[in-house]
Amino acid sequence: MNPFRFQNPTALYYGKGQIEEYLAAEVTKVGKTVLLVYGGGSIKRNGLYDKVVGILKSAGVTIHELSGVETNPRLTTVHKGIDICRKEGVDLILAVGGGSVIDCSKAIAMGVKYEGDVWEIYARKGAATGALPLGTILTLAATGSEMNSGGVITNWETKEKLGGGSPYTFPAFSFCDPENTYTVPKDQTVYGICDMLSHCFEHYFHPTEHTPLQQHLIEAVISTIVENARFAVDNPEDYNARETIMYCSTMALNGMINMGVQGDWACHAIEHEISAIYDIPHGGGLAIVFPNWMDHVVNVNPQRFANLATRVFHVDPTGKSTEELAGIAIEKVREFFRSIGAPTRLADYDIGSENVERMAEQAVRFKPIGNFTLLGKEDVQQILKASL
Ligand SMILES: NC(=O)c1ccc[n+]([C@@H]2O[C@H](COP(=O)([O-])OP(=O)(O)OC[C@H]3O[C@@H](n4cnc5c(N)ncnc54)[C@H](O)[C@@H]3O)[C@@H](O)[C@H]2O)c1
Repeated sequence: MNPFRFQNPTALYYGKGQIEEYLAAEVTKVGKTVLLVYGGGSIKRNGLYDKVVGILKSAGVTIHELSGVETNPRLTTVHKGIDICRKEGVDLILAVGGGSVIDCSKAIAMGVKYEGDVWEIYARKGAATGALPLGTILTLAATGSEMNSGGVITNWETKEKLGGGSPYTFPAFSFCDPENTYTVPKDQTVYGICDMLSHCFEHYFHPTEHTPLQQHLIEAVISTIVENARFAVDNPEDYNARETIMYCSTMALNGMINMGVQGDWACHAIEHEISAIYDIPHGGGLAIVFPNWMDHVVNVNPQRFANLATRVFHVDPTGKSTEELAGIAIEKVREFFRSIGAPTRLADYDIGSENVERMAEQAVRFKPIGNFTLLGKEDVQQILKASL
């Protein structure tokens, strides 16, 4: 494995009753002026907004609000949040929502402390110089943003969707109560599952040797997602399924299962180009791209795919070559995405070939992408064409 240093400072509160018991103390430890960030209002409909505001007010906290954060959060909304924080002297940002709300809040937190435009950090033209403290209340299991330092912002003017982050943007605390995900609609539940599974795949496919524990840990998360996903999709109020899926999403991207390996991340780079133009759900795009990426790179290390077939999908290897098992693994992945109702083709979003070249060019504009194997523009084009 590669040498590594692991540090994750986020205090994680999981399960029922934690918000009621510990939120006020976590917030007031930092300060008394809060920017409450949320999305389109689902937290008002399901009662979470009233609960959180009630707790904060009882603790004497002054609340400012930034609502309407978009899915695929936009730079313009980040700018609004930065302005409020500076004007009102905000001590802490409290993000209540899914990955979009949390990512937007991370960008605001960095932007408040940055002298230039925060976009420079995402465009690799500047580095974060600090961040306001950030806490989260997660309402959708998907991104792992509640326990990592990354975030993805869309600049709608330039049609760029870029990931960025810094050691400053780990949430100080995150509350994950599975009951807060009961109202997540079926399609968003599916997209979230696709996203967390994709994070596992990104970690799983890497060129580093001698990483048996990492491989088994990642396989454990993949297996758990595959075994439990349909229960959360079919019955939104199945507490055990929601809890398991939520825990999988956190573990898939909090750095714990991939220490000492550098994952691939080409599919994420490709998907960002698709949603930068078409604004499709991130998880939906990943479900479409991943199996086609797998077809494209399988020969780099067929054994890795064969392991997926036997260890995760329990395929009997008797009489089958490594290459056959690898092919079966990819079909099993396709089958799984199909079984939970995920999209399978870009045509499902009415996306044709019109921007394939542009997306491929953009995906590799900084450098070739991937780490399992490197992809250039031509490779990305082939994967996108196979995804149409
Ligand atoms: N920071 C990271 O590590 C990371 C990783 C992967 C993806 N991302 C980014 O995160 C964003 C996607 O985040 P997401 O998948 O969590 O979805 P999201 O935050 O965009 O939410 C999707 C939809 O679900 C709704 N919703 C959320 N919680 C709800 C609830 N409890 N009840 C009803 N509706 C609810 C939202 O209002 C929204 O309409 C994308 O921009 C993606 O690129 C970030």
